[in-house]
Amino acid sequence: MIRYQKLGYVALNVSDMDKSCTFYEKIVGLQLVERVKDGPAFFRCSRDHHNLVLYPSERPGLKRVGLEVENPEALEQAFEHFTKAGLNPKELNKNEQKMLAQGKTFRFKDPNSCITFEFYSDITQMATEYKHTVTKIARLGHVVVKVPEFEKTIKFLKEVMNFKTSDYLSESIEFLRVFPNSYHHSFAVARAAEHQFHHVNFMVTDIDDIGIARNRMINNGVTITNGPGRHQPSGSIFLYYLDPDELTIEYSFGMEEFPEEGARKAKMLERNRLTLDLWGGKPDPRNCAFGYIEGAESKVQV
Ligand SMILES: CC(C)c1ccc(C(=O)O)c(O)c1O
Ligand SMILES: [Fe+2]
Repeated sequence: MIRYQKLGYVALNVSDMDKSCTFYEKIVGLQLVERVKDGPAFFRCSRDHHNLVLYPSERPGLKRVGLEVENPEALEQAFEHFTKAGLNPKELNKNEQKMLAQGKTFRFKDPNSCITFEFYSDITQMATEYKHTVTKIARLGHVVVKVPEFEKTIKFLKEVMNFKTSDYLSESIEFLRVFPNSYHHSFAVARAAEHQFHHVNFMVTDIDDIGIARNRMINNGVTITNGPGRHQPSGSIFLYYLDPDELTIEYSFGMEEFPEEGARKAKMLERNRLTLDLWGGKPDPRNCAFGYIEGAESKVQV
């Protein structure tokens, strides 16, 4: 089965590249690596060439999800596996592979979540360490989507993609890790009437990063939509806020980790507001409420 290194990057569509590039650099605290004229902008929070990529688009939301597998052999095996599963994975052309700087890369679209998943094993390692500025981002944490076909999506992610469930709220939210990566979840799925982006998360180094971020958001007129609070599932302390397109970004501090072997079984958690926030906060209605999934257009979201 496929062995993942980690959730590698998230690509977002944004409506105003200048505004969003400034926001993700100066407010979120990512490091700009490169901005292609009339094309994408690459940001990092690690030694990787990119962990977030912004693309210009009139439909803001999730463009695709990049998954790093353990090594080139795992990449070959994954390609064969997805071909056999009838997903028709396509290797990128040389120009796009060069621009992405992550070596051999292929993609396919998951017919359930409508997400384009991309696979690679050799992303360029930058000469210098990620330079943190306003926030000590530790890593790209997770991405969450809403789907109408919840059970089918979870079955696909587990049986075809080899994600493992860490915890779930019956028939409504499932938290999945990209096995054997140890973090409680790199991906989560919520049931909804339509396909929609939910949020992207960056894990931070200190509790102070959460408190300082709260004040930075207030001082810069950025809308905080939830938090600070504490999630019961992963145990993390969180803060959610909106980017210029009202896409939701989360910072979180702390997360349970799972061993590759002998991991505890997944817990079915109570469907209760306190499960999502042990501190009892009330999210703003705009929290995790907006964002198209590219490729879901034909199904919903007109
Ligand atoms: C409310 C959302 C889906 C949520 C719930 C729990 C966690 C966690 O335990 O870390 C999250 O990160 C979430 O985004
Ligand atoms: Fe989250």
